[in-house]
Amino acid sequence: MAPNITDTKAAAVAASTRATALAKAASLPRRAYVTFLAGNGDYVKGVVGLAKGLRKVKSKYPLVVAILPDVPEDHRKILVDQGCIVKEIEPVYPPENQTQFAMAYYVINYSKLRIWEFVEYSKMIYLDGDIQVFENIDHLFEMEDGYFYAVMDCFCEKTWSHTPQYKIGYCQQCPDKVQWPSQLGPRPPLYFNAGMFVYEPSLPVYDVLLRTLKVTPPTPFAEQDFLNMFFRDIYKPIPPVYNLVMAMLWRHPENIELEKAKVAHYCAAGSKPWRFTGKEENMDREDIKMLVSQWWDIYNDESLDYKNFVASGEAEVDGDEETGLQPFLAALSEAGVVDHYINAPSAA
Ligand SMILES: O=c1ccn([C@@H]2O[C@H](COP(=O)(O)OP(=O)(O)O)[C@@H](O)[C@H]2O)c(=O)[nH]1
Ligand SMILES: OC[C@H]1O[C@H](O[C@@H]2[C@@H](O)[C@H](O)[C@@H](O)[C@H](O)[C@@H]2O)[C@H](O)[C@@H](O)[C@H]1O
Ligand SMILES: [Mn+2]
Repeated sequence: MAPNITDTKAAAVAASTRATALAKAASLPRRAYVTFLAGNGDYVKGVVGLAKGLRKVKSKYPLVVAILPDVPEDHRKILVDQGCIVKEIEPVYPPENQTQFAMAYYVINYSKLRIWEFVEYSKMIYLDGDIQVFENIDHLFEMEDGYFYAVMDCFCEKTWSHTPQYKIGYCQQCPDKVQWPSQLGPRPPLYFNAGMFVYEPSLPVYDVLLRTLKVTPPTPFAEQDFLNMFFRDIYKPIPPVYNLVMAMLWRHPENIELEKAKVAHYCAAGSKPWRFTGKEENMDREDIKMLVSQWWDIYNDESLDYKNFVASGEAEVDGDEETGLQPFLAALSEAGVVDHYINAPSAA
């Protein structure tokens, strides 16, 4: 029996709708948050907390987790079950037998550089696994392309004791407190904390990054020093509310409005919430204990678990971006299913 006009018309409309959706999806500025996970230790808790925090603030974009091969299968499953897009990367090592110049703990962080290879995304916001997002920061994706956005770091902690600025008590957070002596040459350029930054993945940049690394001796803060050198000319500081480096609370309280902080970075020694004892220096502070407690409130909130969040209908899909469905779509597209599914002629 010849299909009637109505069936043919409906099929044509459905096919063109799907084609439009696919074209729209393909043309959408692909954006995502990205973090980095190495080892089989407890940093996976940090990443789960981050995934739940981004959901709590109703971010429109998924969280990609760049994992090293040593991340165990059960941790990978935890991340997928939390709606993360898990991508395995190969480690990046600085030049052979020179790693003693970087603080051993940080050498693994050179592997973060692999995220420049994620060119299926046009723009990404990198967040350390020891970061929590307390207010929506999706608007940072709208910032002008072509720059590297990050928050300025502080040089006052003991971890900086190897540097001339620490030795003379200079910090970029209060540049007039101690004048930079001309005999030390030009004042150091603005220096960012590499626990959070807005960047654009790019294969050409990725290629130059890795080639440059091969001829760059490691330094104490490893990839953070390297990124500061590499992006020095396009680095644009953004306000500290986007990356509250914990030490700022006691080193430069005059530069901080804690109640306005949108992003907290638990980078001070002893401040990692999932292993917090409160015994290390400054960890008995009320503001630190409050921030740690806020991290645990999110981590323990079962309504923010991916399965419950989607089931509750919270993961709405709006005109421009799928929220919550992107990980599903991304997984399907990686499996080559979405294209088939959307392109397949309608059975109707
Ligand atoms: O054993 C480790 C050490 C580091 N990281 C990742 O590397 C980031 C940078 O390390 P960390 O945050 O400890 O450095 P800090 O900001 O405290 O200097 C972490 O946030 C994690 O995302 C990890 O996954 N496992
Ligand atoms: O590998 C170097 C790391 O350097 C940075 O951490 C430092 C920095 O914040 C110092 O200013 C603090 O004094 C220190 O405690 C803290 O570890 C980044 O947060 C981290 O992601 C990573 O790039
Ligand atoms: Mn960190």
